[in-house]
Amino acid sequence: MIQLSPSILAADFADLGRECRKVLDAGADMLHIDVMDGHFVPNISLGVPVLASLHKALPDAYYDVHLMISQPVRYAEAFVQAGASCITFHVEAVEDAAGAIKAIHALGVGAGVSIKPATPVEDILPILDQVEMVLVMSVEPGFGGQKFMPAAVDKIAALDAYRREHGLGFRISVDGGVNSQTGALCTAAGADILVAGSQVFAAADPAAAVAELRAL
Ligand SMILES: O=C(CO)[C@@H](O)[C@H](O)COP(=O)(O)O
Ligand SMILES: [Fe+2]
Repeated sequence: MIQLSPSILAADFADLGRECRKVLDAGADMLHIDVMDGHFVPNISLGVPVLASLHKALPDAYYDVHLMISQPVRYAEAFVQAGASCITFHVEAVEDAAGAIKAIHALGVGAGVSIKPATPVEDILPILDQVEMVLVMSVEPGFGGQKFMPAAVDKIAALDAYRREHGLGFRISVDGGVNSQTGALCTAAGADILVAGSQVFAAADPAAAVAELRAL
């Protein structure tokens, strides 16, 4: 079953709780929390206090935290304490990916690994038996509202083939420029989770956008 994880980066931060409740009521499966540090990516978004407030307002939601930061292991615990349900780090940000996964698991949450558009799937093959999720970036991380890069579809297909061949259970998520057209390409290639920011929160009718993407 395809799941939808709306990225709150495109939400109105002055009205965050209400906007998130609206997309969850409309059927969104989780909330995607984009954390940027102005170092790993050239932008700053939000941090621990925002997640903590959101978790307080919506304690039953599943929080899919995407860390686009240079020291993910250092900050993982604070995000888990604030309510993160799973933590995804970038393989490009760490020297010891297996160690990062272990550290995240020790906090009692699922671990995801993300790859930027220039990072080949081959770079993460040795750790795929240790993660719950792979997040394929279909835009350069750092900003919402960018155009989908079709090369992500081949990566999704390669990851799907690999997990079938090796009997692995990690889920494949795709993030960046996802709309009903690009999302359909991704689900056909094997994606299980669609992350969508502007397509959901900038839509005239976010509930309708959620329904359209989930129907894929
Ligand atoms: O991680 C990121 C960007 O770095 C994403 O989660 C974006 O926030 C998705 O936004 P859209 O491309 O769907 O507008
Ligand atoms: Fe993201």
